[in-house]
Amino acid sequence: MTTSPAHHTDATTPSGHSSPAPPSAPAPTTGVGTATGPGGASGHPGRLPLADRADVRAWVGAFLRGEAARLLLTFALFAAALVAALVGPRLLGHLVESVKAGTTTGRVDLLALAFVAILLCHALLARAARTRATLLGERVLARTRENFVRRVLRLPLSEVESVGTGDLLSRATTDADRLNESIRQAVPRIALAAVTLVFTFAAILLTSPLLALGLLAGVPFAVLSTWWYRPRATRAYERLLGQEADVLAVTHETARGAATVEALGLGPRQVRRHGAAVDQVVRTRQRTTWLQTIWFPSLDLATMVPMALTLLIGGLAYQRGAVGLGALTAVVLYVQALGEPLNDLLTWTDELQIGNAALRRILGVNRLPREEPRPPAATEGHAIRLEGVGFGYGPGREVLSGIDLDIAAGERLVVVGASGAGKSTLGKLLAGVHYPTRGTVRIGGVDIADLPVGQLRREIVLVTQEQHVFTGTVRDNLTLAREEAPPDERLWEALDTVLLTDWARALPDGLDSEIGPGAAPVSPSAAQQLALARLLLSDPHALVLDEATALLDSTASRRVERALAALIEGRTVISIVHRLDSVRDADRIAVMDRGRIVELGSHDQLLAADGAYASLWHSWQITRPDTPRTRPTPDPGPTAG
Ligand SMILES: Nc1ncnc2c1ncn2[C@@H]1O[C@H](COP(=O)(O)OP(=O)(O)OP(=O)(O)O)[C@@H](O)[C@H]1O
Repeated sequence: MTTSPAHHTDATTPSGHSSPAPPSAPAPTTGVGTATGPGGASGHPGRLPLADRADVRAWVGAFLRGEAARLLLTFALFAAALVAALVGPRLLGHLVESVKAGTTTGRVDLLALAFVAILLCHALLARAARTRATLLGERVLARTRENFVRRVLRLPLSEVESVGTGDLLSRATTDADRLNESIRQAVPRIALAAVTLVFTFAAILLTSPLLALGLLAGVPFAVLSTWWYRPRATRAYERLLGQEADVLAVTHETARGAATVEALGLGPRQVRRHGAAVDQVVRTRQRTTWLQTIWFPSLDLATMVPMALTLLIGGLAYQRGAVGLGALTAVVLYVQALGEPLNDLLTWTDELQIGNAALRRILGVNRLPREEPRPPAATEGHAIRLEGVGFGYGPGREVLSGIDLDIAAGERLVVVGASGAGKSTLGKLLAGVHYPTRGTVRIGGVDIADLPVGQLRREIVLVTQEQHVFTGTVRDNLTLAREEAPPDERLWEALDTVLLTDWARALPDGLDSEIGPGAAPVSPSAAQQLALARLLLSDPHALVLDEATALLDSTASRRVERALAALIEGRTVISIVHRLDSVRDADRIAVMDRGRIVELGSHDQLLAADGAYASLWHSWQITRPDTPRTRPTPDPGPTAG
């Protein structure tokens, strides 16, 4: 995979400080959606990188620095709640001592009242502390999510294509949820449990240093088992999250490419792939459960043994008069109180490990190159020139080689060739989705790798058969590609050109009607037409049409083709086609075979040459449908479907 020289990696922190680069749009292919077809890039699933420990440490450091005041306040509230909780047993101890010594009922009442007041105090402080911790967690998480989305939007499209969307999706959804769980729940619970344990131990130490000794017996069990468990669990959890991403990737790919899956009968294959991905998850889950079956009992021993020892020592010491009944009562209550925080510590430390693995995945996108803003370049005209272009999706195998091609401004070029010949790849190189591994693609004399994204998008846009309706109003959907919103008349004009006026007028609020997922549904052809209207408004000089109507039924595709015919007026058009029924209208036809352009010329010239094109043409004459479609002229546009 290649990336532009203007790409580099950055770091994002939970405080929202990322490297100072203005957000730039992704690669210029969004005219009618991205170029990843069903089973395309995701058919070669890759994984995004993981952040390393240093990245996670930097993130945690930035979190601690950025939220120091809020953190301190939260911990102070937790500590105050704890002190209140620890005073309770001491008061009960006093009560027992006083009753034994024969105190007045007034004093017993007073102590009981103080006990209730302390309990109330504890409840209020604990509630305030938890609320603070939750708010803090939500703040950090919201910023981390925002940074993630901002960062992903600045990935070169070729990167997104090469990993597929499953891995990205799972990082943005399931991994973010896991991190959320960790920050909101695990961090405060662990902090609370750890502080409770320290305070309780200190209280036991203050009450009776002798009885505190017994508790130390648990330390070796806890340290040894955790030392064994941690690295194994970390690895297993990282594997688990990656495998869960694979499951999501297959699900996503199947849902996105549902039409292709159905058309080609790929259902059983997708079910098998999904099953295999789920099996991996199950196996890793079994592994993590097995690790827990060793760790948890060891930790139970680490808590039970010292508790039993303390009670034993306590009983003996009381018999010998080394501790009083009050101190023994308090210590028994303290030891009992150790159970819950210890349990919390175990469970939530494990949850924190999952959060850590999720964080490494979320921060991993920072390791990828990003689109850097480039200075505007002075182009001369809009001619396109490919010189010695070669390209491979991975090392070792070139899918395009030795391509030299000049496309004049305003020319209509049709690209034909067998499946896998490299037509779509050529289209992506022309539109700057990928950069050539060898040679150059120039527009107006400037290498497209040197053109800023905005400028490149005004020069050339790739139009594929996929389209996307963004959740929002019709106006939002039309003006996405524009920095300044054009006046309403321009929007209506564009809708008129793509034959969508009636559709838009039928919506309840015209241009302000909400459409897209969850709002008014948009048919595939209307979505395509809407995308074409967006393109009209962004007004690029050249269009690469890659089978733009292939997935639509014939009535819908005719409407889209008419809209396309209006769109291509006055622009340079490179059409990638399978059906040859309108190729003769093109200025020139390029025939591709195994990554090369083997013939180039007008329909008549190529027929006269009697080569690859002539035989394609003759076989098309035999196999084409009896009733060729009516189409507006001139329209060398996508004719498939
Ligand atoms: N994302 C990708 N990763 C790896 N290889 C790819 C990718 N996309 C395409 N290829 C390979 O590159 C070669 C050219 O594919 P391309 O899609 O450009 O051909 P095409 O002529 O457009 O085919 P079709 O008419 O079937 O769409 C094929 O061998 C294909 O398997």
